[in-house]
Amino acid sequence: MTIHIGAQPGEIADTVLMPGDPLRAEWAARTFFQDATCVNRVRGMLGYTGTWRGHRVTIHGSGMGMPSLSIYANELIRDYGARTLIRVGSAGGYQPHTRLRDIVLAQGATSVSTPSSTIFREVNFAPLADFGLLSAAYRAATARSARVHVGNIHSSDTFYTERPDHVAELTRHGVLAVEMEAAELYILAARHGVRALAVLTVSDHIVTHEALPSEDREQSFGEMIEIALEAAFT
Ligand SMILES: O=P(O)(O)O[C@H]1O[C@H](CO)[C@@H](O)[C@H]1O
Ligand SMILES: O=c1cc[nH]c(=O)[nH]1
Repeated sequence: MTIHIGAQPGEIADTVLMPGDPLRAEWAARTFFQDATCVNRVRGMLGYTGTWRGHRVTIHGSGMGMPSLSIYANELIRDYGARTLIRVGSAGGYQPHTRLRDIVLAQGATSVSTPSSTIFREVNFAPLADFGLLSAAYRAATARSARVHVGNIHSSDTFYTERPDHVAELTRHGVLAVEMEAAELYILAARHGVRALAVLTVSDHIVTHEALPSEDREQSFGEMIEIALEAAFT
């Protein structure tokens, strides 16, 4: 057990899917895993371990924002030995072609800051996805004819931005969508020599203001979960 995760040693699988929403973790475990067992309830941050097509896998909430994800990812990697971490999250589309329910595979994650900014000082580290996971996820997405985009995303510290100029510049430079965790996940993966990827579903659009309701964000992004599972075990 750690401060934030109540799982016993051995109860977390090598591969961990990480949605921001703990209730998405519960729904996905019940929907896609065989023999799903709840392994964490501390602070309501649900984690489940089960099997998918015979592979042992955990899904564990990260909470919203990089500081929260950093706590869980650090403990999952350092204390429980997780080796593959795949964020399965919602994102706001930036580009005209990133439409609601499209899949975005985050090849890189741009940010203004991350919890690791203080250690990098003047260095602008480029947080990147694991190429093997990224290419496997792309194959899985195209095999099921998903509308999929691969590229740069924005990992933001704010959901309600007061800096529309950031959105404008990032959009102008081809950034696909905004979310709040991937950059720090990729940095932690690099630091600890493990694999990471963010598989996202567009839940709203920053320019058009179209948006899916919270129930859909919790319980309807199954395509993203299956792509993540197929990528992890290919
Ligand atoms: O749907 P999740 O995975 O929580 O991801 C996105 O949704 C939350 C904001 O609503 C942030 O965590 C953002 O990254
Ligand atoms: O961070 C996020 C996630 C989903 N949608 C947004 O607009 N922002």
